[in-house]
Amino acid sequence: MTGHVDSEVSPLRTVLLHRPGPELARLTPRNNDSLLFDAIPWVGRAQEEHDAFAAALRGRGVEVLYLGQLLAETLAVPEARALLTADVLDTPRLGDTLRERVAAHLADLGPPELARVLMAGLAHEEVKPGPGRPGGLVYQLMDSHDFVIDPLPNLLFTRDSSVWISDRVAVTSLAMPARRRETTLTGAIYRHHPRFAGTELLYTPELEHVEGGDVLLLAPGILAVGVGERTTPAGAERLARRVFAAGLAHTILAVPIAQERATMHLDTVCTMVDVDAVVMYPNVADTLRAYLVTAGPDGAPEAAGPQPFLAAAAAAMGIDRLRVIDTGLDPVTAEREQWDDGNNTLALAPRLCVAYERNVETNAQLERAGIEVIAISGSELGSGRGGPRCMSCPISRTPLDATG
Ligand SMILES: NC(=O)NCCC[C@H](N)C(=O)O
Repeated sequence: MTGHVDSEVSPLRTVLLHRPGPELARLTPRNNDSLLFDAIPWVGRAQEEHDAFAAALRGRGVEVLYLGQLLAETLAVPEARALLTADVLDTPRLGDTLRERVAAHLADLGPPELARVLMAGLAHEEVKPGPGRPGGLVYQLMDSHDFVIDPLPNLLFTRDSSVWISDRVAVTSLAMPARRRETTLTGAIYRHHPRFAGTELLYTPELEHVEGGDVLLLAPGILAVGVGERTTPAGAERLARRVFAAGLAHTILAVPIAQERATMHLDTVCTMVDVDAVVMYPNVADTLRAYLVTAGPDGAPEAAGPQPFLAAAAAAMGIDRLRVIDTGLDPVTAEREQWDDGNNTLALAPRLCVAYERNVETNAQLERAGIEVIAISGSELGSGRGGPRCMSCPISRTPLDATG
């Protein structure tokens, strides 16, 4: 079995991360908004912070896989290389002459260099036309800093571009144009990397929008799916249909969330830290609603509700109540710490999570509630608006009933 994840808090065995690299160096004050960053990160410090995050995971026995390395290995497979190369060339923006020129440039690259270009993009000034290698009109009219291939700085947030549900992986359908190409990379890795041979894809990028940050595995067979800026109602329905057809879950809570940047995914307001506990933004705890989605007689998803999210989740999970640990004590602190991903914890096991150290109040609340917090710094990493959960895609967790 290549991967298996049955809940948010089962002991984490293998995780997919992306060590940020030259794609972050592409961010400027002119493009950071469209590339979904709120500031210009200091790349070297972001890498140090990320290395510390990875070390903290390894220190707890977690196997860390890196997307960049898997991609380079995947590009050694001719079919994957052909597919990913064709994908970046397939844009009307290039025109025929420049397309041929860029194709020749990419053909000269070995797998690690090509992986780097697919992640960091390619700027006009990095494509050198020459005798017999013209750039053409398009090349001449471009600014030297324009991108011939757009960079993918949000690869850092591996949570969103794929999500494992039981032993299948959903390669998601990302909503924002700046992120769409990410899933061509994750899709190629899962299809062609030998490590994932035999893995069945539960979802593919051409389907309705679903992002991994919206998918919470509340317990085996029970999912919560945020519906908002990134995951559409149609995406939630399609995922439900596929999950039911594959027998991976029997209940899905579809949870509408405000279509705002601060709440772009469900995991920005709520993550699980124990089998019966969440850390949650208090400003939404009482207002969040859920539609209960189950399979009708013909297998098609049927929705009932809405009802209060916390009560619906507890009922679906067969527990009296879902304990709620607040982000901060007062509304202003809560708002600040929610913005800085205080709710976005990564559970390594029940009552053990990774969180940004800056969210002092929230982390103290977690500790008071008996949750051990491994605090990491994220001053640079957080500039893309994502915390430890966003930066990690669990591939394998030990099922809770196997842990004794
Ligand atoms: N699950 C998450 O909340 N991921 C964070 C994604 C941040 C990224 N800059 C984005 O806007 O998509």
